[in-house]
Amino acid sequence: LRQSLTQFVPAAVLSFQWYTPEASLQLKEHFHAQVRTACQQSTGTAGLKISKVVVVGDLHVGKTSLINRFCKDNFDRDYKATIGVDFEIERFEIIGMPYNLQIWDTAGQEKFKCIASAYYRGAEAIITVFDLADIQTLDHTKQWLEDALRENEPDSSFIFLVGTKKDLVSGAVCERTELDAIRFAKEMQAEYWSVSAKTGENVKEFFSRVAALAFEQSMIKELESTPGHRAQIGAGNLISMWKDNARVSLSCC
Ligand SMILES: Nc1nc2c(ncn2[C@@H]2O[C@H](COP(=O)(O)OP(=O)(O)OP(=O)(O)O)[C@@H](O)[C@H]2O)c(=O)[nH]1
Ligand SMILES: [Mg+2]
Repeated sequence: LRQSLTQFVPAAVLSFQWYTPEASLQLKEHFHAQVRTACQQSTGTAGLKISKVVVVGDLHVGKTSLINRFCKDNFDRDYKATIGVDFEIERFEIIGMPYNLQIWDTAGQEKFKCIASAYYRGAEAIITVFDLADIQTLDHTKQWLEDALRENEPDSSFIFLVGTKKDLVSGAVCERTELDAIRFAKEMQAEYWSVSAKTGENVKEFFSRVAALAFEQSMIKELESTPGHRAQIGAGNLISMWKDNARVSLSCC
């Protein structure tokens, strides 16, 4: 296993951004008021939050490339199959709070499936990936999701369906495939995105969305488990906090 602590993502996450309203499970634009207030009122540096994300899908669909584009901002044309699993940690700042995503990259090859599936547990987000230029890989996403869900508590993970290699398909083909993909996403209760690891299109935006949703959910869970915190709720101010560059943490929660 390789772990890399990469550079701070410059684009701090201030709000939610979806790919298309038709394919989004939630359309809210800002963090829950309780979360904003909790972030604003926290002080200190302890208690960094980390969420686990697992990426699954057929071999060769571009899982590793997607992660490498995001975490290392590079792209390799040559295919090197992932052996078992691998992971990266990416750091975010979300409404002023430091936040990490631990992104697990799994192998699509059948022979590694039992190794990879041992890492599905405790995923706050499950990303099921298919290749926009190979429609068969979309058909297999339901099975990948089912396998990942089996290892997790019901309703404990955000689910994403991601079409990769957008640069390889023409606009018309992409649109047609996306109609199918959005239908699949609805059935899977997933949010749909399309990306290109080669050009970088939508890659940062997608992972920022994953981070924002996972961050808010983990904050809400934490607030719910500490009822005393509710007494402190007041008016939050998301933007001014960011402008002041206030560094806060979750230590109070
Ligand atoms: N043109 C183009 N090629 C891509 C893109 N993403 C991945 N590829 C290529 O597709 C091939 C497979 O990519 P990987 O990222 O290794 O696929 P994977 O899903 O990790 O495969 P396994 O590890 O075997 O499960 C490589 O040759 C990549 O260069 C993309 O967005 N555009
Ligand atoms: Mg791989």
